[in-house]
Amino acid sequence: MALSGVHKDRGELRIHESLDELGTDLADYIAELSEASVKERGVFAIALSGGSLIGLMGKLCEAPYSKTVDWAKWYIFWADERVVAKNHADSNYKLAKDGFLSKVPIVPSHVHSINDSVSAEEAANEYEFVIRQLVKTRTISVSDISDCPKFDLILLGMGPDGHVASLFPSHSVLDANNEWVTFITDSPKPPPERITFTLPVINSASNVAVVVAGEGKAEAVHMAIDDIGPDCPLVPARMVQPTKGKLAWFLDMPAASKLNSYVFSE
Ligand SMILES: O=C(O)[C@H](O)[C@@H](O)[C@H](O)[C@H](O)COP(=O)(O)O
Repeated sequence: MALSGVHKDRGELRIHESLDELGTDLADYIAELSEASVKERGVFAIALSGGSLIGLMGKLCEAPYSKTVDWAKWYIFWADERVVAKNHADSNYKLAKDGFLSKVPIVPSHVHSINDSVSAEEAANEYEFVIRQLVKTRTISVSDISDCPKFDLILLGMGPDGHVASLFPSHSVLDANNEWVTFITDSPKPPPERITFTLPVINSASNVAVVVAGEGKAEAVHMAIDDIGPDCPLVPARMVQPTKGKLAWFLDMPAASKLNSYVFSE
């Protein structure tokens, strides 16, 4: 790893020389959290996002992880999903299925994708209902300080505008505090209709990892991590602040290139 350390208030930074190295570190990290969670709770509830994240998780499908991870204990969710048919090229479910889920022995009934045959609003409501049932049975843990679900791990990508999941800058979706899952119909990144975990759910997770690669995201990484002062706009990625859980950033060198150099100092 090129650099790693704990930022004073933005979590752990893991900066990598190459995407290959980032992929190995990410696979190690996920495998370790899976092992710890299965040991502690008997299950591992993980939420995925779309985009380049899924490709970067590819090493999990290879040895040693393919053999050592306790896949039967995994429960899969989506931190956000595009409201399109499951076989549509834009579907985050399809992306994860083709690139990851079909390559490891995850139990099909443990894969909780959205209902793709209803409106965005109904899909969000139904998805929240599914999550509520699984919180009742503690397949998904519950926050100690609110009634929010406490996912063992939420994996996020980040856009060049600093969005995470389908929480976009200056969008009213950032204020959705009463729901666990909400919807938007005007996403600036196509397709327009999406469902998304709200900030309270993301910030209730035991672990949140934001996985970001490429120079085009360097400015957003700077805005999300560095001390930028009160006058700068608050990008959604900066609002990812797990209340009790841990935050980790997986970056490549180009994505980290605009971070202040004192980022690791005490
Ligand atoms: O469905 C989506 O669009 C996402 O979940 C979104 O939040 C994504 O993770 C980022 O836009 C980063 O995507 P890239 O890594 O492909 O740039």
